[in-house]
Amino acid sequence: MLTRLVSCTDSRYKTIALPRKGKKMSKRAIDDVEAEAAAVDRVKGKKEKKEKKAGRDVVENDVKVGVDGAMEGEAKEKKDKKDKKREKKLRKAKKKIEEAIVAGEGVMDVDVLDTLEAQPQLERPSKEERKAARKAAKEAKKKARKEADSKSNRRAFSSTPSDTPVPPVSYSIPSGPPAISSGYTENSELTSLPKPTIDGFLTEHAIAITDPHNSNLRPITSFSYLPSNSFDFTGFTSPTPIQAATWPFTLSGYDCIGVAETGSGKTLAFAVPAIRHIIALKARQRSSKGVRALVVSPTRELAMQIYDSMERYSKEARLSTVCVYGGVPKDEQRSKLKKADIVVATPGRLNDLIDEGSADLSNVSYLVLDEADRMLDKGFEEDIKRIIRAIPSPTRQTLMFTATWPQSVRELASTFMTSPTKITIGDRDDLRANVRIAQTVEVIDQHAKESRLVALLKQHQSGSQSEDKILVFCLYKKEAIRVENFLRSRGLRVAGIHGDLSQAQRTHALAQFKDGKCPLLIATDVAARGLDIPKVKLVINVTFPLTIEDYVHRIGRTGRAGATGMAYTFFTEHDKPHSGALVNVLKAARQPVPEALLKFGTTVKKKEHAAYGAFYKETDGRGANFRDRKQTSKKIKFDD
Ligand SMILES: Nc1ncnc2c1ncn2[C@@H]1O[C@H](COP(=O)(O)OP(=O)(O)OP(=O)(O)O)[C@@H](O)[C@H]1O
Repeated sequence: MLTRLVSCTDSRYKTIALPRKGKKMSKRAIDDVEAEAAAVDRVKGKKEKKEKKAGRDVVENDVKVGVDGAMEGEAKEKKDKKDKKREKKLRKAKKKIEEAIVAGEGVMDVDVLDTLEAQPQLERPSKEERKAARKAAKEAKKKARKEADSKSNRRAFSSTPSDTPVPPVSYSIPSGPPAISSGYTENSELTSLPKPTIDGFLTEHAIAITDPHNSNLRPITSFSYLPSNSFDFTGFTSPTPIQAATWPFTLSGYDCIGVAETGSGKTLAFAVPAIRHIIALKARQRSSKGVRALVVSPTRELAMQIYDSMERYSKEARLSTVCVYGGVPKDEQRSKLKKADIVVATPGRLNDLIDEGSADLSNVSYLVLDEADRMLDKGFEEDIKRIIRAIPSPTRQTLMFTATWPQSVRELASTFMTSPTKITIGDRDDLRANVRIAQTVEVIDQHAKESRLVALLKQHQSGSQSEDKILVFCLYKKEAIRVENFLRSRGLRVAGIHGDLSQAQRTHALAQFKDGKCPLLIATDVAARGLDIPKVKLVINVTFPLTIEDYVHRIGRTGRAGATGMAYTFFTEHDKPHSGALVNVLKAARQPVPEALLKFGTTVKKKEHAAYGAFYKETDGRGANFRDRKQTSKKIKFDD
């Protein structure tokens, strides 16, 4: 029996039986085969027409959108038209939501959701996905109402994991266009500034704004341009570039990716709009209870630090904030969660509390992933997906902030966001370290590390410098313990922070270092990201980290908020695979590149996301391209 391949509606091929060579086929059989083939072709024709119309023809898209996203001629014109149309629809939808909220409806109606689903053609979910999303939104709304009704009659969040199913909203379906704006209107003084002044600010700080909404929002270059400025910014003269550039977009309710150097004020960049977001919600909604904003951070210490900043500003606005992190008892966190407006959390503990029913994220409409690239890499990816599944709001505003934004996580990030505005300070598409940090790389023998470390400490922490803070990074916990004990045995005042210590010991060590009671801290990468420790003079990398991004974050513990800093890095034969990337980082920051380092080679291995591989296609946040998915090895996850 031979077969004839006939293209079928689902783009695969269907086989139709044909007789063997030489054997005659009855007229009826031939007619049947032809009829079936014609029917299949007809359906296929219709399908192709439909797909073309919907702009979902993958091949066509590949032609239209080149590898670098460039479009030409007619195709571009068409796309621009489509984009404009979409923008109009999105604006309309947004207005509708705001009207709904003002009217006290709180949760969007399904017909509004329909309008919201006017996604750009390339990202538009399939009919089934839209149906599922509508159903999920309906269910979530129903559930939220039920919960609200019964809340007063029962102990809050006391249910067990089995009776609190995760809301059925898929994280992979974009949650809809701009979320709830906190009513941002540009300050008239800012609007009246001459355009060259604004352009000058953008150029001076190398600010790049990729705005799919073409909203032409001006950076908030002065605190006085913030809408009804109720924050106390004592001690700061003006917003930092990342704050100035992101605020107009985040206050307008857009999803946003903010990439700026270490120590550049990213925390306040997301904290201020978070508070304004909740204030606006409370002003508009009758029922204003429940967690509205969630900030997720990779480490406990960073979560606590973000909490401190958030609390300072949220207190002024009479909002309640809770910090949820592992290594400490849950009771206090559980009870604070009941009345919290803002939650700052590490993923593991937050998921525990979601599972046991103590953390209810059903009202969250403002989500921040701080250190976003870390949160999206393999170690945390699943945790983040679980958290996002617990946030059913179709109007979720999602923000991602980081100093390093490797290609390998951009694809995944786009699946959690809707047409995000991307703002970078400095040319950060390539990895960049803070240029005010003097970096010295010493290629040395593994066995020479300890004596060289002692020599460096003597050089930088003796006499009048004896109280200067030095942060020493090791790669492994055991190594950190060994180095700490070794230095203590040499009579040095030293503290340690790593995952083998209790949370109380970790907190104590960090506090001692911050206060200057103990000027030398030996750490693993638990202290690499985000920690804002005043006046760290020097960072020493005894062992190179696992990734070049971690290197940039580690040295970023010095030279913060406009200050200068210093970093020494020991580089051995074992670290050879990082030489190319390190050379690039040194060159980009105009730092000396030792000959010995160049000898290890200058090629840079393309980084891969453990699930998405290296060959993904970067998108602008309109949807994922999973065609080149590839499995690779797991990355080590540091304890939080
Ligand atoms: N507008 C401002 N003017 C001056 N200093 C500021 C301003 N905003 C924030 N800071 C200070 O800058 C320091 C660094 O801020 P922050 O910790 O938010 O940096 P970051 O960009 O998040 O750093 P990292 O990338 O390491 O996480 C903090 O001490 C903070 O108080």
